[in-house]
Amino acid sequence: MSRVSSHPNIGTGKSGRTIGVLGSGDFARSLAIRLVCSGFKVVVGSRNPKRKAGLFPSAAEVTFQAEAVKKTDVIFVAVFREHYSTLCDLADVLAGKILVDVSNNTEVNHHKESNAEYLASLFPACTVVKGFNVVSAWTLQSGARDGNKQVLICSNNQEAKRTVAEIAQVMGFTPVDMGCMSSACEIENIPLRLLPAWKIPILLALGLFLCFFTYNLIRQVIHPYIREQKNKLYKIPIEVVNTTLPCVAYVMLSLVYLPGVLAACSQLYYGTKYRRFPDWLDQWLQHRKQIGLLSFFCAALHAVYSLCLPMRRSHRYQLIETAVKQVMWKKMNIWVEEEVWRMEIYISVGIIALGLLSLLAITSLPSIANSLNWREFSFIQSTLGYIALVISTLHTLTYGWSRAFDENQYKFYLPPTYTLTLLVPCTVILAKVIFILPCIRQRLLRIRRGWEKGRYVKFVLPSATGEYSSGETSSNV
Ligand SMILES: Cc1cc2nc3c(=O)[nH]c(=O)nc-3n(C[C@H](O)[C@H](O)[C@H](O)COP(=O)(O)OP(=O)(O)OC[C@H]3O[C@@H](n4cnc5c(N)ncnc54)[C@H](O)[C@@H]3O)c2cc1C
Ligand SMILES: NC(=O)C1=CN([C@@H]2O[C@H](COP(=O)(O)OP(=O)(O)OC[C@H]3O[C@@H](n4cnc5c(N)ncnc54)[C@H](OP(=O)(O)O)[C@@H]3O)[C@@H](O)[C@H]2O)C=CC1
Ligand code: HEM
Ligand SMILES: [Cu+2]
Ligand SMILES: [Fe+3]
Repeated sequence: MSRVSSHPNIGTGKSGRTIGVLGSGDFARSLAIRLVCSGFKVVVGSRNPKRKAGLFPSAAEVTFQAEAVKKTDVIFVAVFREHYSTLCDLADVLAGKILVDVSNNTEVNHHKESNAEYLASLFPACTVVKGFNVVSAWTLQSGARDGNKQVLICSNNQEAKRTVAEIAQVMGFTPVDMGCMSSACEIENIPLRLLPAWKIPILLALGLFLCFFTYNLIRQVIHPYIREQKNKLYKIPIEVVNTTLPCVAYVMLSLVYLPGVLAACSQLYYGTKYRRFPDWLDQWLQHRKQIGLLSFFCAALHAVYSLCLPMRRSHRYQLIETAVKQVMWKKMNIWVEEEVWRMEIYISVGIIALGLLSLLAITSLPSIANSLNWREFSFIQSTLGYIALVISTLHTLTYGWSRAFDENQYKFYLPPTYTLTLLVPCTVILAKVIFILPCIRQRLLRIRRGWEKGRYVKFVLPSATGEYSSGETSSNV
């Protein structure tokens, strides 16, 4: 391999080690290539070495399983769990060696015990280490530059774990110690998880989307059909979606800041910060990032949809129709100053809100978040986030204007959609304004520094017996 010579670990001493690989599949091949590139000697054990040798780099030795195992102390078992039992013939030659279990499952908790624990039970004379299953064959081959850099490792034997961690490090990965063998199950489930932190926020977004979509469909499509027999189905792909998306974005944005308000209310009410929040509030606080990013996603789509509103054919027909009517009715001046200003303002304000949200989204990238200190991060996330919420509210209010008071806007007695979205955001903003009032603010700040209602912080001198008198008092300072 051409990269061998440029590898920094060549000649460090560790690299002279011989590593065994059982199996000759995709994973075994990528692993062998990576090991060779990192300066290790590699022996591959296959049931059919003659046929498989051509698939491996020439620096790797491909031989029979038993031959390969004899030449090394560390063996990667790149074979599926189902075939572990076929390796039992090798038990004698494997005795005393380190077996690295790299296997994955196809389903979460498919088997009672983890694959690694199963392997350990088949080879009681070996030391089993779980690891490398979280990197794909592809990542191995392209090196640690692309894809996941972390390799999670666990074992009951510290020595063996350290050996495997060192190998991972020389290969360019970051080993992460996950403790003893009982973690294997958890490690094996990691590659099977699908966006765990996103599940609830995505369901929330879909739920809101569905509710608002149905509401808008009734108002914009079903109402004209029932009342006037007019077919307005063409509105579904853009107009209905573009009334739904901004509502989802706006409500989700307020749901990012609502749990902070509830947390503060709870702290004020109980007069302490040492009381645990209920589980649902804890969960909610932890999902704010994902909820916020989904809100940003919907808002960005809304902006693009809004930009295409005037480029549609239906819009052009409507323009011409209005122009013709104008000519027929000999009406010259249709300019309404108020309408002009309303639109100029709500579009401009919408753009600013989206700009601020983009800033929040950018700072949530780990590399950027890491380059900010705590104060900078919380200024952008908390202060600018609230400003974005206020500006989005202005956008929605200037867009809605007096429509809420116009009888013609009520379809089947259903008010315009924007009025429904205002409730939560306005409550959040109002609560925040109250929390900024000096007296409340002082109290919150005190509570967050550890002050507790009804508990006096007394500094008690040691009594004559040499013990501190306890009781109702506590010292949290
Ligand atoms: C586009 C976008 C991207 C976002 N990206 C991120 C991101 O990368 N990371 C992120 O964290 N948020 C992110 N958010 C969510 C949000 O901006 C932040 O969580 C923000 O700091 C919330 O501000 P806050 O003032 O409401 O809450 P906070 O400043 O967190 O404080 C609110 C109250 O809750 C209490 N509190 C907060 N968390 C806890 C807790 N875990 N346990 C106990 N008490 C608690 C505080 O003491 C305080 O009383 C993002 C939002 C958007 C819209
Ligand atoms: N592919 C990937 O990206 C990843 C794979 N893994 C894990 O690595 C292991 C191997 O996966 P992968 O390389 O993709 O699978 P493959 O099917 O490509 O390779 C499996 C290899 O096992 C060997 N083997 C040994 N005994 C048997 C037997 N009795 N029956 C069939 N084959 C046997 C075969 O080699 P021979 O014929 O030479 O003996 C075969 O090449 C699995 O446990 C998998 O979960 C983990 C992370 C990622
Ligand atoms: C570049 C940025 C933006 C532009 C150009 C824009 C444009 C528009 C337009 C044209 C409308 C009217 C849609 C219609 O006629 O049906 C609208 C409505 C709305 N916008 Fe925006 N917007 C932007 C950003 C945002 C942001 C960031 C939010 C909130 C997070 C938001 C929330 C809303 C809401 C709630 C409505 C009312 C929807 C309704 O009930 O019909 N917008 N916006
Ligand atoms: Cu388990
Ligand atoms: Fe199975």
